[in-house]
Amino acid sequence: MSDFLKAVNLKKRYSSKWALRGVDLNIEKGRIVGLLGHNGSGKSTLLKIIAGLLKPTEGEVLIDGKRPGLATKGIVSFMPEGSHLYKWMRIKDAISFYREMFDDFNGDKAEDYLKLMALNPEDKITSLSRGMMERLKLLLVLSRNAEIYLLDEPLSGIDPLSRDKIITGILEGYREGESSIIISTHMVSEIEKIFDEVIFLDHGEVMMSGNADEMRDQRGKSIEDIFKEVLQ
Ligand SMILES: Nc1ncnc2c1ncn2[C@@H]1O[C@H](COP(=O)(O)OP(=O)(O)OP(=O)(O)O)[C@@H](O)[C@H]1O
Repeated sequence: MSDFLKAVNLKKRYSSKWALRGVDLNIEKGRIVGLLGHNGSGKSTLLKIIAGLLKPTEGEVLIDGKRPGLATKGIVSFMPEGSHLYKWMRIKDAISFYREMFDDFNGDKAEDYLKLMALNPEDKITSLSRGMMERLKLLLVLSRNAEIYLLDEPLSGIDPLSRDKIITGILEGYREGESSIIISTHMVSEIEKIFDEVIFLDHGEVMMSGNADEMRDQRGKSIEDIFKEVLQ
């Protein structure tokens, strides 16, 4: 299968600081990829470049042969870290907002996610707990029929109940063979079972990458233990 997402010698500098120092990536369609690294390793920067929100300083990203930007807006669905929703909204307003914004937004999928994520459309955004907020963000992003989903730290600060709902939600939203998902996290043990591939990022460089099952077999360890070993 050919690479759907490709990054070649990707570098990003913020004033004098290099956040990415030459990242190469090859991701096929239909894979769930764990982008693993400690705080500040460059995960968000990499996802924002793929989403077309940041320009690389050097190198390039190609998604289905296209550079990130307007041409890929309908292919890429990005869930940023933190909140990006207006405070005046109720959950139903956020859903309408996404429906207006994205042609590929699937209202039926959003209805299913409301139930799965145990969210009430009448609830105000400002009344949501952190876990509920993350579940709403996931609902919005996964309700699009995109070809690549970028989830930045979806498990950060989430209690075990919400965590399970989020992992189930990711698996439900994943269209096998048709879409890819990249999930950045440093909470590896909770989610490693769903990864097909993993990429270990450290100080803006890929320290190791490959098929998750092969890595476990070769090293006789969980991805979490390999993470601890590789990214001391
Ligand atoms: N807008 C910015 N201006 C200056 N430096 C930045 C900016 N954004 C990120 N950085 C720096 O770039 C490096 C990579 O940051 P990035 O947010 O990509 O890492 P991360 O792995 O996503 O971290 P976290 O897990 O904490 O979200 C860090 O050293 C960070 O301080």
